[in-house]
Parts: sequence; C-alpha cells; structure tokens
Amino acid sequence: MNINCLRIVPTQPQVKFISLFSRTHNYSSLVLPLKLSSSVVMSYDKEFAAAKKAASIAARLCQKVQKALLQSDVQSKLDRSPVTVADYGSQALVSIVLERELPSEPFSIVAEEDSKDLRKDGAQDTLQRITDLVNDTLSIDGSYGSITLSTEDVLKAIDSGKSEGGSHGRHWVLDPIDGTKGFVRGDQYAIALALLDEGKVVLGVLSCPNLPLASIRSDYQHSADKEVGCLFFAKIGAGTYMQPLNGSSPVKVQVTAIENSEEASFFESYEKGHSMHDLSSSIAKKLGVKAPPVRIDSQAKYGALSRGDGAIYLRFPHKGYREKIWDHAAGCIVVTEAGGVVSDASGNPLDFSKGKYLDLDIGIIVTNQKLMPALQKAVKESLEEKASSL
Ligand SMILES: Nc1ncnc2c1ncn2[C@@H]1O[C@H](COP(=O)(O)O)[C@@H](OP(=O)(O)O)[C@H]1O
Ligand SMILES: [Mg+2]
Ligand SMILES: [Mg+2]
Ligand SMILES: [Mg+2]
Repeated sequence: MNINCLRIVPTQPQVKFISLFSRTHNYSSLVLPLKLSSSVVMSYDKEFAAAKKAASIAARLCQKVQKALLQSDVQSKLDRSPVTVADYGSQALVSIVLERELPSEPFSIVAEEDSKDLRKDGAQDTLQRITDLVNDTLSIDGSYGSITLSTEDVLKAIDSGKSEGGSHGRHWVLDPIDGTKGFVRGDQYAIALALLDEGKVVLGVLSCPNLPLASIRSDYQHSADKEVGCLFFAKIGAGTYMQPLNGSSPVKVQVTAIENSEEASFFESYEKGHSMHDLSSSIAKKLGVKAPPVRIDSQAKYGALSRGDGAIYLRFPHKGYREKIWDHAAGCIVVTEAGGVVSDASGNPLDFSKGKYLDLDIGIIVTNQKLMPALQKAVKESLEEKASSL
C-alpha cells in the first residue's frame, strides 16, 4: 500500500486517531490510536501557508483580467448571476496551488464554480482563454517550474471544488471571486478561502486586490490612484493579520473599540438586490448612526471591519435567498479573530457544518462585542416594524 497521507480523525474529546491512508488506493485505512496534544492537532501551519500562497497567486490572475476585461470574458450562469474567465481561472489556480503545496493531504474543496458551462459546445475559446491565463500566471510566479496545463487539466482543477462540505473531516471552502458584480464594475472583490475542520472554520484568507491599504470611510469611492491590495489572514486562536498583497510585514489587526453607536459607521452590499438597504437604514437610525453607509462589494467588508475601518456590517438578503458558506467562511474568521462577533439576526453564530448553505434566521450582523447587544435590539425592532407594515 502506498501510504502517503496522515489524517487526524477526532473520536472522543481527548482521544484522537491518526489514519494512514492512500489516495491511490481508494482511501483504504489503517487506523492507529494515538493521543495528540492540542497544539499538534490545531497548528494548521502548512495549510495556512498554502492558503495564503493560493489566494495571492489567484489575485494576480484576477488583477490582470480586471484591467483588460473583455465583453466575452463575462458569462451568465443559470441563475443569471455573472461569472467571468477570472472566476474560473482563480478557482483552477487555488485548487492547483493547494494540491501542489499539500500533496499528502486529503483533498476536498467546496467551491462556487463548476465546469459544466465550459464543457458545452461553443465554450472552447473561453476555456482556452482561461487555460492561457492559468498557465501565464503559474509561469510568471515560477514556483512550480515550467508547467503547461491542458484545457482538460484546467477543467479537472475547477471540478475538484465539488465537495458538499459538512461536519466531518476537512474541507476547503472557496469563493474564487466574491463580488463578481463589483469585479466587472471595476470595484471591490475578494478571493476568499477558508478551511473547515469538523464543521468549524479553522483558518481563513481574504485577498482583496482593490482594497486600499489605508482605512476606508463613509465617503469611500474606489480610485486607481490609492495604494491598494490587502491580504487578510486568520487562524483559530492566533488573531488576524493584514499585509500588502504580495508584500511582507504583516500587522495584527483589531476591530474597532467604539462603544457609542452614534460614532459607528456601517458596511453593506453595494448591490441593493443582495441586501435590503431600507432595513439597514432603519437599524442605523435606531442606533443613532450619523455616517452614511459604506457600500462595497464582497467579503472585503469583513476585511475592512477587522481592521476597524467601520464598526458594523449588516446583510439582509431579500426573501427566499439562501446564503452559501463560501460567501462568509473566510470573512467570519477574519472578523472573529480580530475580536468581532458574527451572528444571524437572532444572535446565533453562523454554522458552517451543514453543507453548502448556511441555515440562518433572516440576516447576518457583524460588530464588536460592546455594540452587539444594542445592534441586536435595533435589528429586532426594525424587523418587527417591517413585519407589521406588510
Ligand atoms: N439575491 C441575493 N441576495 C443576497 N446575496 C446574493 C444574491 N445574489 C447573489 N448573492 C451573493 O452575494 C455575493 C456578493 O456579496 P456582496 O453583495 O457582499 O458583494 C455573491 O457572491 P459572488 O459574487 O461570489 O457570486 C452571491 O453569492
Ligand atoms: Mg457568483
Ligand atoms: Mg461570493
Ligand atoms: Mg464568487
């Protein structure tokens, strides 16, 4: 048997087993009981380094495409949401980098995109463009020597993101471009990658190529002359850090310490179809918030909040929308490790262990520990008023 993988399988609280198994022999297992110290179980160092590398390399492909976005680069999915060659290229790159960096790990990714539309007749040119972008990006990075992937390799890499997630084992959670509408508009977007272990988010990386390094405020407007490109990363129990994309010198970040809600400012989606702006305005009014909302796309909102740019993030999708884990997993740990709190409108923490979807009560609210009780109260009142006005 080709033993090439070590997997930690939790059983009872303090006893862990190490399972030695082969990826080439259908995961046939040889299970050895072993007690592990929590530091061994919880280090995730290799995974953390791989995730940062993957999200940074994918950002280069996205930056290149955003600068020269062609009409033909943007397609429409079945649900009529946009997807671009960069969404596919980024997903392929992250998958390839994780596989190269972690060759002995079991590989499972829950990701937003799949290759179905790229396998259809008429999609050959788009697929070739994606393949060229992936190859160019890998060749400029140079980490893996000279490799040339075929279109079939790229389709396979995209489809390695077909896991359903869940409460057992490890699963990467990937949004290759979060905020595709912002990306197409030339605004904010993020490459969001997190690792779930037994249903819990244990690390997260947010690559935000257009987010200014300096803090953004209510009068924020994206402009090309600001210094931009931030990488946020957080590991469970180890805090949140930010560094310039592709740069070194990370700094530890913290959410704001504001206690008076009148001084708070809040983030929400740029797209009013993604979140009810009238509801957040009513919540902000109850809190006495004076500043106008900061409306930006993607999980860049979580990143900005983690470094104290604003105090609150409100997300209230319209009726019937189901939130997906890749839209929140990385952002959630980036904020919580920076001292913030992320919950649904009723105060329940987000549960990432239920598969692709989050099972939520109405919306998502994010702020610091001090402001959360007042925010929950304002949310409850605004929701009741909205319900009684219907
Ligand atoms: N009707 C809707 N309500 C809420 N969220 C929606 C939505 N339609 C799409 N989304 C999600 O909102 C995400 C962007 O969030 P934001 O509004 O914060 O920028 C999208 O991620 P993608 O761009 O990865 O598809 C998509 O998953
Ligand atoms: Mg999408
Ligand atoms: Mg998304
Ligand atoms: Mg996306």
